[in-house]
Amino acid sequence: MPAAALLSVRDLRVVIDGLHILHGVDLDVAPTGVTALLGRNGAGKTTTVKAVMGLVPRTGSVRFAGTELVSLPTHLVVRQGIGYAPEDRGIFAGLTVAENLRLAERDRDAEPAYHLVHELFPELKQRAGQLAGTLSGGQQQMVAIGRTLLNRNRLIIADEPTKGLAPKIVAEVADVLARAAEAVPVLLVEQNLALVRRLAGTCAVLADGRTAHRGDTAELLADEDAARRLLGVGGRRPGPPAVTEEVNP
Ligand SMILES: Nc1ncnc2c1ncn2[C@@H]1O[C@H](COP(=O)(O)OP(=O)(O)OP(=O)(O)O)[C@@H](O)[C@H]1O
Repeated sequence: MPAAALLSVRDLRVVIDGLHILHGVDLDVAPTGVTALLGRNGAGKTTTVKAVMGLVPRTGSVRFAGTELVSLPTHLVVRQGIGYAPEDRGIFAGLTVAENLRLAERDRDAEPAYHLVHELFPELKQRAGQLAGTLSGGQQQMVAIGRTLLNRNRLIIADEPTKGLAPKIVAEVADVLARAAEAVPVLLVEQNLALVRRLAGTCAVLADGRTAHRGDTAELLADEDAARRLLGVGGRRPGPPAVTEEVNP
């Protein structure tokens, strides 16, 4: 039997300006490793993670480690121990790397885990004094993920961390996510299926604001019909990953 989910989302609904954007999302995030949230462009992935974080009005149930979050404001969701690396990375371009990290320090009663951040991302130590706006996309992503590791988070949510990055950098970010997931479970929104295949044991697939599929990632990606129907791509048998393989819009 699979271990109890760390985060359990049920019948999550979001209405913005009268528009029904989510109509019933169900999602379980495993207590270890990486869980992927998949779907074509516009399926509702970013809205789902924003709803979990309390950044958009939502109804339904969002249970995290036994606590119901659905009526909590964002700062209290964050205090439950959820670190969020948003799609736009949320970096302060005019501040240095060190200042960006310092701003993320949250816990008053625990030392920020700079040793972990610097062990995973030695570059952030070397570039501590560099303005974040002058970092490469991959380095900015390291700052975004590094910030989530600084506090004693129990879950990291990363929204399309490899978007817009060159294949070599995608591979680096994938390594970083794999290492981060050894310390803290990760909910990963991602379009790069090679990366998803490598990292995520389980997944949920959204379509038109609803959950269309939940289950084992390798099984889904090996099932050509299901992968085509849900993600718009041909499934592939296990083999060397094609780094550029992406979900079709
Ligand atoms: N604030 C908003 N106002 C109106 N429509 C919105 C708003 N936010 C999202 N939407 C719409 O809701 C749908 C889901 O958007 P969302 O960003 O969650 O999709 P996504 O799966 O993350 O897409 P992508 O892979 O392209 O990032 C889209 O059609 C989007 O245009």
